[in-house]
Order: sequence, then structure tokens, then C-alpha cells
Amino acid sequence: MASISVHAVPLHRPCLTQAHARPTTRNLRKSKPNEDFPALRFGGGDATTYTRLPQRDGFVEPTHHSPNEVKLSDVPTTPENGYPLVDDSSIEDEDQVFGEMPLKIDYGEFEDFDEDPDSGGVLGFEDEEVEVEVKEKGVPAVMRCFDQTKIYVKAGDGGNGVVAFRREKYVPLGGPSGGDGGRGGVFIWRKNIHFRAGRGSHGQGRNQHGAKGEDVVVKVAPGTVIRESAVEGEEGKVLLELLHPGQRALLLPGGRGGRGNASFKTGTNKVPTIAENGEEGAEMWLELELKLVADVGIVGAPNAGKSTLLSVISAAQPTIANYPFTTLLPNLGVVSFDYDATMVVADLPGLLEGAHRGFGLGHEFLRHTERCTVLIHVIDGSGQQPEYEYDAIRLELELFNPELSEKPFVVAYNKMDLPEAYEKWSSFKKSLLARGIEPFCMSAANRQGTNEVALAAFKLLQKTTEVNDSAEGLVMEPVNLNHVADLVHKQRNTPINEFEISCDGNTRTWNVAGGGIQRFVQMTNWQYAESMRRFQHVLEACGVNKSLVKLGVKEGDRVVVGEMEMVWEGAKDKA
Ligand SMILES: Nc1nc2c(ncn2[C@@H]2O[C@H](COP(=O)(O)OP(=O)(O)OP(=O)(O)O)[C@@H](O)[C@H]2O)c(=O)[nH]1
Ligand SMILES: [Mg+2]
Repeated sequence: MASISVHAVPLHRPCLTQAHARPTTRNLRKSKPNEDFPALRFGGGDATTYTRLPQRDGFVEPTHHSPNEVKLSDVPTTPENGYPLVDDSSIEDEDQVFGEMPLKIDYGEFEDFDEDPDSGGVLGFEDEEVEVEVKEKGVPAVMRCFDQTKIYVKAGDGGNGVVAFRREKYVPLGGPSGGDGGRGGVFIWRKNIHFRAGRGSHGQGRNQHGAKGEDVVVKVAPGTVIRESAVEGEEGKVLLELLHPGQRALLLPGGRGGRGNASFKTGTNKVPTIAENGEEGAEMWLELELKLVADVGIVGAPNAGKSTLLSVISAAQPTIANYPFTTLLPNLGVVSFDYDATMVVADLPGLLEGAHRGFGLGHEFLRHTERCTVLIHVIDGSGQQPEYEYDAIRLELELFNPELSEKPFVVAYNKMDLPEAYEKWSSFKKSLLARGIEPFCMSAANRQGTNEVALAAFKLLQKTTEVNDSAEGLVMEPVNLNHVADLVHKQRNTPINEFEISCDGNTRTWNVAGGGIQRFVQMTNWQYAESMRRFQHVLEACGVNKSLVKLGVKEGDRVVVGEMEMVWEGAKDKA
């Protein structure tokens, strides 16, 4: 028998698009060293960048050094605004200093798959044909990756047992020697979305058991959620979540090999002419969804400066532009602090009111925030009503999933370099302090105040992780990742005398349903005369006949057990 299992493999980055790794060693805090605020390092950062919509007419890219701008360095530190002064003038142009590193894209264990029109995409990369097709639909090239897919998995069928007898020169009446079926070779449809474990080989004479099949392992990225396929628009039940690299779960156990006639030898039947079919492997459609596994998620209204913040605190280079929904898919960046401390930060697309109902990019990215441990709320201080913007975002998160609003968060009031933002800062701060939240202010574009925001998020992350770790330590319960296989196994091993009978009065058809009895029918090899006798005996012994009689079966009625259809005979009726 061959089984299907899923295995989370470490990936370069969790989403399947280009990865930028651009190690630099800028120090953003040259002008104000502080023991409590270790400088950010930009080492070994992984980042994904996606695409941008075409620039809309009427939008003008602002220059950050217009005469109206107030530089943070011009703003005195007052007890009221509490804003730390950072002179950024000494920051060197990173491109000048470090130049471009060649792109190193590590696609890990992923293989090429075709897209299935019904599947909504597959986890992997498309081939040429699909690429052309999607381009025609006007989807930007960089969006052609999937983080949701539907796959079909089937465990291998067991091999059939055989009927054979020992015939050797000096052993004229040798006993039965039919071997049991076993597991067979692997077969994976690489260019498709079907994963099938190979069937076991059939048994052979001389008590040779069939070869067992190799297991099929479907490799997925950490952060993959595996669901039963949706039925009638309803989201399927979550079966598994593979969060950590190296986790492995057995999904579908392979079918048992059928027994050969040597296994049927008894004291009263020394020459059995019966053997079983191999058990069919279980099969199902699954939906895989890759959720981000970022430590920190940057959320906020469109155009608030989320991507700008990520580009400043990490080596990621997301597209930044002065129009809403520049970011369509999450960007990832690694923020490295001294003392070997790093965190993965995700810049998420802008949230709009109604996002929880799917408005804007809605569900598409709200689900990504579910995995982040800490959130950074970026507020556009130059907006009309920053407080309202803050409340609206919090409400959206809560409406989508109350757990999101319970995550620890940092509020970062952005665009302090603009007078309209600077003017509203103190009232914003006051209002949040009144609710017990201490907001930060920053000018992401000028790289001022961003270190403090990143560090606050990091400290919250550390605190939360410690609490979670100690809570997990108390429970100490190992997670059983094989529960799907266990369930399949349990269903298949239902006792043979546990069944349900239903009757279709119009066609006079009786259906006998039960895991054990159906499995028995499937494994019965009807080419042997003894099989029918054995089956009749089982129907009698496990109470099917008795129950049918009790329920009023009549001569000529049809009785269906699995794939076996029989006609009830009068003689049995009287019995
Ligand atoms: N003046 C000023 N402009 C900023 C600041 N931060 C970001 N911006 C500008 O605001 C605009 C939007 O910035 P993004 O970083 O793309 O904003 P976003 O939140 O990622 O936007 P979406 O991806 O569309 O949700 C860009 O033109 C940035 O240059 C800031 O601190 N000061
Ligand atoms: Mg953005």
C-alpha cells in the first residue's frame, strides 16, 4: 500500500514570486546612538515584491523636499509631541555604497505544474502556454503566482493476492502458495494537479508477496492550510495546518494488499481456491492555501506609507507610489537587529471600509494578517481625519476576525514631515493616550522615527512569543498531524456488523451501507467460486440477511452492497 503525506519544506520565502536578497549594512541611527535602540542591520533580507497598477491620470508623485515640508529635524522635541530628533543627513545613498547584488532566486523544491481551468490555479509556476493565456487577460506578469490551489490525492491501491499451489518434483501435493498483494510503484502526474500513489504489485506463487508501493510526498511551504474541498460554495473543513519547516503529516493511508490463497488455508480447507483484491486507496480533493508566516504585518489605509516603511526598515524594495492600492499582494522583508534578532515583516495591501465583506482587496489579504503575531498600524497623518482612519481600520480587522483585533499592535502616525500631519499629531496622540495606546510618529519617506516603530514591534513580538511559548510548555501535548489518515483508517475498519439499511420503495432496492461490509465487497475477487460462498456466509453471519428479512425484503427485490448487486431469492425469504 502506498500513502500520501504532506511535508512542509523550508522555503526561501513563503510566496512564489521573485525574491530579492540585498544585503546592506546601513546604519540609520548614526546621528543618535542609543543603547536601548540597537541600529537596524539590513543583512540577508528576503523580500518579495509584486506589481503596481498603471499610474492614474491626475496623480502627481510628491517630492519630499517641497518648500512646504517641515523636516523632523526642524521640529523641536517637546514634552508634548515627544518626538525624537534624528538628523538623517548623514545617510549615504545605499546604491552608491553597496551597489546591486545579483538576484538569487531559490525556488526550492517546487516543480512546474499546469493550471487546471477548474482548479483556480495550482501551487507552483505556470508553463509557457498558461503564461500567454493569462497575459491576454491583462493580468500583470508578476501577479501570476498562486497561494491557493486545489489538488486531487489518491492513495495507492493494494495489490491483489493470488491463488497458487506448490508444485515441485518431490512434493506432489504441495499446499497453497499464493502470495499477498503488496505496494507498487509511484505515479505522479507532474504536469497536473493529481497526485496518485502507485498501486501495490500483485502477489505471486511460491508465497511471494507483491512489492510495496512508494509513498507520495506533496511538498508544501510552511504556513499551508489544507482543507477538504468546498462543497456547494461552503468552505471545506480545515484538516491540517503545516506551520513549521520539517512538519510531516500522513494524509491518506495506502490500500492493504489482498491476501493470497496461502492466507486462507485452514484445518478444514487445505486447498483454498480463493484470494482477495487489494484494497482501494482512499481519494479526495483538497484545497491548499498558503498563508503568510510573517511575524509582523503592516496594515493601514491605502497610500498611508506602509510599503515605504517596509522599504526603510528592511532590504525589501516594494513599489511605492502616490496612489491607492499600489500594493496588490503582500511584500515581505526581513528586519535584522543586533544580537542576532530578526523578524519577518509583511507589508499588506491597503484596507478599506468594508474590506471584511470583501470590498477593495478585502479577504484576499485580511487572511494574511491572521498569521502575523504583531501588527503595525500605519496612519496617514496628512489625511483628513487620522483618528477616524485609525478607528475604521481597527473595526475592519475586528469585523473580519475578532482575533485580529486582539493581536498586539503598534500605531505609527506617518508623514510627520508634512505640515498637515504635524499639526494634527498632538491631538491624535492625546486621543490615543486617553485610550491607553501610546502612538509613535514617523516620517517613513525621510526615514525618521521608523527605527523606533520597528523596535517597538520587535519587543512586542518577543514578549508575545515568550508568553505563547510558556503557554505551550504548560500544555505539552504533541500535535497529531496524522489524524486525517487515522480517520480514514478508522472508517475503513468499521466492524463488518455495523451497517445501515435503506430502501427505495419505488424500485424495491435495498442499500446496505457500512465501511466494513463495503470494504469486504471491494476486496472480494469474484472470479473465484469460493468468493461468493464466503460472501453469503458473511452476510448471514454479520446479520445483514436477518435485518433485511425483519425490514420486509421480498422475493425479487434488489439488494446493493457497495458495488455488488444481488436479487433476493424466495428461499432466503422463508429462512
Ligand atoms: N511626505 C511623505 N510622503 C510619504 C511618507 N511615507 C510615504 N509617503 C508617500 O505616500 C505615498 C504612498 O506610499 P506607499 O508606501 O506606497 O503607501 P502604501 O500604504 O503602501 O499604499 P498602498 O500600497 O496603496 O496601500 C507615496 O507617494 C510615498 O512616497 C512620508 O513619511 N512623508
Ligand atoms: Mg503599498
